[in-house]
Amino acid sequence: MKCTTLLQRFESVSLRCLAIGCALLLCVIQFFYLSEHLNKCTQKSVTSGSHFPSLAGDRGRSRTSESSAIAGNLKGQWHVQDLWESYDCQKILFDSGDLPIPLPSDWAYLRAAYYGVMGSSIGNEVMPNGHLANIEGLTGLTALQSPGRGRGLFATVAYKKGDRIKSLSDEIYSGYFNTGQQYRDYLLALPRNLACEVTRWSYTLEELGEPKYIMLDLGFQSLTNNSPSPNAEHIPPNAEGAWAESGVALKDISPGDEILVDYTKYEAHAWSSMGLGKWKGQTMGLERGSPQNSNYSEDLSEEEILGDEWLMNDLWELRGCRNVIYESGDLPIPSLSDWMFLRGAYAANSGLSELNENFPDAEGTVIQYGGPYAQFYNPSRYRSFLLNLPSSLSCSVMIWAYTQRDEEGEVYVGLDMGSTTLLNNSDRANVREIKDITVTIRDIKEGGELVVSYRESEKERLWESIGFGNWEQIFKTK
Ligand SMILES: C[S@@+](CC[C@H](N)C(=O)[O-])C[C@H]1O[C@@H](n2cnc3c(N)ncnc32)[C@H](O)[C@@H]1O
Repeated sequence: MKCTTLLQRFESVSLRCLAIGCALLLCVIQFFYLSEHLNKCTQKSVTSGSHFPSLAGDRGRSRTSESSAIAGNLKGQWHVQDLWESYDCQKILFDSGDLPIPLPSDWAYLRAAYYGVMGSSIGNEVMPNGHLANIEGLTGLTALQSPGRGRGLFATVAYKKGDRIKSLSDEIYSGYFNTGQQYRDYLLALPRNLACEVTRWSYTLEELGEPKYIMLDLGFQSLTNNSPSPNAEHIPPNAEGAWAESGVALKDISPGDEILVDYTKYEAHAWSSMGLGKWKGQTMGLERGSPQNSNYSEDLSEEEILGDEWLMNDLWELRGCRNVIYESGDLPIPSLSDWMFLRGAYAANSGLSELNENFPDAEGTVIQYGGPYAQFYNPSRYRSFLLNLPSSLSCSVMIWAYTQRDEEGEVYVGLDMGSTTLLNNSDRANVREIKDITVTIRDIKEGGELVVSYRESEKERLWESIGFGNWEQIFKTK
């Protein structure tokens, strides 16, 4: 071969090698870049959503390795109580604060696991008259925390006595188990927290053409709470197709009311005869003083639950105020009738026929007559005032009220029962409140927000000294 040809070949081979080298390098860089991002994506899909595992995150595994390990202790014909103890369900369900509201995807997970365990055999897959309707979510209802009862279902529209509550009937996905063993298999197929939830969402029936079943609503309907004086009826299916009658309002129900049914109407207490031991399913913990249910709110009044010396935070928790004040979007601006309501309640509470209307002299421009203010020198009076207010108003009052000393140094709880109570706090206050009038201490432009210094109006945080606990600190950090 000629030298020139050799040189040409050499040049073209080196060029090709260089190109291949670059391509390889690019491949390696892209490989690392993509795998890094893929990793982030998979982490996201496992952890997003609620505390239940997402179906995508757990695909291919019937339960988490943690619950598999613990489930290893459950051998043979174990009882529901055995699972409850080895999974530490008491702690998961009752001792760890509010449980999250399950997402539609959580119910989908439960349904998928149900199909997985029960297969598609007729009778287990769909309800007799096809009520495994393909509808996600709820209509006319919503799921919220229900203080003292866990999560519950609440009406978002009004129902008249006798109306059908669509989401309690048509939109139900129900699973049922003919034998105790099927139920055991299902529980073992679930992650630990979900298995615990299912043990208290399930109930037994003696209907459906067969003597005994374990039922589980695989949807939001499982969140319906119990009451001996229910406002709705949730008749489970029977052989005659009682679905049509289920989900009926027994009383007029207003938006915001919790939907409550009487569990005892359908629970057949057949757990033991199905080989699952003594168990109560949904009716668990509904007795007074039961360890699962120290807050049982059925026949205990709020006064009984709280006792006499309750702290501000106790009522805040009991009435679900965190949700009312901080988690339900903008609160409405109170109207004059709301202030009049408060004033009426205060007058009734203090036995006053007339409220204080004395306006002290003040420097500055009087820009607002805040209207009467309340003073509670007696802590029990303030407690009974709050207890007698409607739930959401009491939550607002709790964050509006302040503690102060009068001229004689005596501590009282103060409450402005007019729009000045909406004044926000600032270190650069432009108004000051003197008794029930508000005066300017700086020029305020049109449209400017009036702000006051709370430090000045509440010089000392006195809640603790009058037996209400470290209240300021608590609600502000919530
Ligand atoms: C079918 S579940 C209802 C949904 C449940 N609240 C939740 O958060 O999962 C049944 C359980 O709810 C609770 N429950 C139902 N009604 C109640 C009530 N009136 N007072 C207190 N707890 C109640 C009990 O713990 C019961 O075992």
